[in-house]
Amino acid sequence: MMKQVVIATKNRGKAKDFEAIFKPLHYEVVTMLDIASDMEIEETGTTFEENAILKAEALSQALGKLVIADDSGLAIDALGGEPGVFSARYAGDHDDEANIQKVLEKMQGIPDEERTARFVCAIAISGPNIETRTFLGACEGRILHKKRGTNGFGYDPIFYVPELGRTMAELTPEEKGAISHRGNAIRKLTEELPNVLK
Ligand SMILES: O=c1nc[nH]c2c1ncn2[C@H]1C[C@H](O)[C@@H](COP(=O)(O)OP(=O)(O)OP(=O)(O)O)O1
Ligand SMILES: [Mg+2]
Repeated sequence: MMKQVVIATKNRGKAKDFEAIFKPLHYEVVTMLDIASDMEIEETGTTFEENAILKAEALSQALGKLVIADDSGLAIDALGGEPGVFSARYAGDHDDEANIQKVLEKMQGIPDEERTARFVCAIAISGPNIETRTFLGACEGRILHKKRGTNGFGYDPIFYVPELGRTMAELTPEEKGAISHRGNAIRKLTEELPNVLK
């Protein structure tokens, strides 16, 4: 049987990102969409770390298993760090298209050199016999004036990665995982895993 990793998420786009990162490590990704779709975990924290811990601990306690959670979002310098922890709810409830349009509207007239932003990801790991730990990853980029690309999810079509000359939505899942906030946070977690699990 393939080893499984349980992720406390209901976001299909995130699940695909995790699959691109964990498949080469020979792990099958299982999410709340598969095993706990009725469970609602309120994200009441004020930081990505707090919300990641809330999600990891809630699902871990419900299942009695080791669980990883991801709380993430987009921080735009010209908007004082918005949408930040409110990224999923910026223009309402989990509507990627509406969220993108709200960002583009708020950034009308802001010149290219002031459109700097970063994706941030907090990964939390929690389990019956371990102390909960968090790992942060970030990815620097710029907000475009309109969408480019159809891969990925969320704000990917308006997030331009200067080093690659493409938006996140123009990358394959594997290319995204190699440079993304999520990939960077997971790499920190996997480096520390022997210490986390001891
Ligand atoms: O790689 C990414 N590419 C594009 N957009 C992204 C990314 N990573 C986070 N984001 C945006 C999408 C969502 O609007 C918010 C995450 O909110 P967040 O609460 O962590 O996730 P969620 O509610 O969609 O799923 P869940 O809480 O079940 O894991 O930031
Ligand atoms: Mg959420």
